[in-house]
Amino acid sequence: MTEFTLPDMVRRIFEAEAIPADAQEMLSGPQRSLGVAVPLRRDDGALEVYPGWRVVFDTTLGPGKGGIRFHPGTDAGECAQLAFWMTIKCALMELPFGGAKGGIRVDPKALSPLEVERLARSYVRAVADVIGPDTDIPAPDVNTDARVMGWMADEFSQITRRHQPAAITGKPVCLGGSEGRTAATGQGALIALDAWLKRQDRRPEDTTIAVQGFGNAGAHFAGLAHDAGYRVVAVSDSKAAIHAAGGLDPWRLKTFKDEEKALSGAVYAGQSVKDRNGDEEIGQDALLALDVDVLALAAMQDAVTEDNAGEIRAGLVLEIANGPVTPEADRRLAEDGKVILPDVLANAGGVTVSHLEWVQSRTGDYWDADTVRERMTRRMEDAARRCYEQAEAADSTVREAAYTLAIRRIAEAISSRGDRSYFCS
Ligand SMILES: NC(=O)C1=CN([C@@H]2O[C@H](COP(=O)(O)OP(=O)(O)OC[C@H]3O[C@@H](n4cnc5c(N)ncnc54)[C@H](O)[C@@H]3O)[C@@H](O)[C@H]2O)C=CC1
Ligand SMILES: O=C(O)CCC(=O)C(=O)O
Repeated sequence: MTEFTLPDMVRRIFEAEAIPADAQEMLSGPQRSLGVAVPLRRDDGALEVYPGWRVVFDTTLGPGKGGIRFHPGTDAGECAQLAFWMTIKCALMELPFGGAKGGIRVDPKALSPLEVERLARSYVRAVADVIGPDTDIPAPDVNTDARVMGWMADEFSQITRRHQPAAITGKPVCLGGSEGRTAATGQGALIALDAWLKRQDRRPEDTTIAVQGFGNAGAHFAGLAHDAGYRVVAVSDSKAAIHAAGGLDPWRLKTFKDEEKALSGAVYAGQSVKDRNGDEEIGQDALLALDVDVLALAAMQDAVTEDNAGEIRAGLVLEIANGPVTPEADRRLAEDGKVILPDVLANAGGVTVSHLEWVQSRTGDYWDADTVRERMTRRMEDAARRCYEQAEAADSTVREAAYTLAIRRIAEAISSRGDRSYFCS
């Protein structure tokens, strides 16, 4: 099992910022880690029980907030790590939320759609006592989407015998979800990238991008980047990578992937040789080493490690996934002069629109797509500016800058709460 350990960088920030001992102690580990057994009745009648977790790292700034993933590699330590990153992300974005994350160790691709629905409902029954609009608010993450959130929100309403749309975000719009949540993570990443490049006087038209991970976050990022004039030259999923030096059409590939559930084969699907625009399948590791301006990592954690950091040729790494660069690789990339736009900023568009959804669900006042996009863009641009200015002022990496801003905010709130020798939720 992966154990949660506070990153060395955070300890350095504690020291440099003279963070009070109380705050250091409160942030040293998760506030609550709930392990649950999640029973599933399979279609053939057999009963299987999967391990699941919901971890709340810190609730100083508000209720826990963070996604739920269904993945064979998930465990308590991973959920704690992800909940810590959510704590930093929500503080950096100045949202009224703490950080949480949950998951089930399962391969959902081996389940039928009805089994996935029963599993999602079973998970909610297992964690129902600890989630809610004012305590801990789940959302989508790897292998979960609006449809899964709809089932979860329905199950929670049935258990509590109340309509409680604010208990879960990322729901379908018809169930009180927000316009724009599905594309929000990719869109937010593009805003963070645009803001960085503008400061360097660089233009989208002169910028090439490779995207590892063509799921919800990565595919929307690739499509929106393409629309904004960037040249997206490669994308990959867990089975295949596709490359075209002249530029891909990410929306075409997304349509293919939505229909076929895989990228593999997209190069040849219904296209004449002439229309293929040079598209070719390449090895997934080769994508990471492409000579591009921006490498966007939108799959899983630990994609770039000490072992392959030396092969990265992109000058800028955009962390759309959570934790895709290990701390050792982070150091190596910085030594090589690469810039990393860190996950806690680059993928914060998702939780930012989740916050807007929570506000809408609580008030019953629903906004159109333009209103949501404007509010999210303003918050993302503001956070990006604060991070980039702090990095410049302190001559630090953008990650250190983001963590510094977040930790200052949480520490101030911990102090302001006064003597608190207990955790409230
Ligand atoms: N969905 C959301 O709103 C948010 C997601 N994230 C993070 O973004 C990352 C991706 O999440 P989603 O897009 O939601 O998940 P998803 O399940 O929709 O997509 C993940 C994609 O990564 C691909 N993948 C897995 N291993 C790979 C590998 N070794 N090489 C290339 N591709 C690989 C999968 O095939 C899939 O296409 C995760 O780290 C997640 O925590 C972060 C913030 C919000
Ligand atoms: O939308 C949310 O509440 C959280 C999304 C998430 O899990 C993340 O940002 O990693």
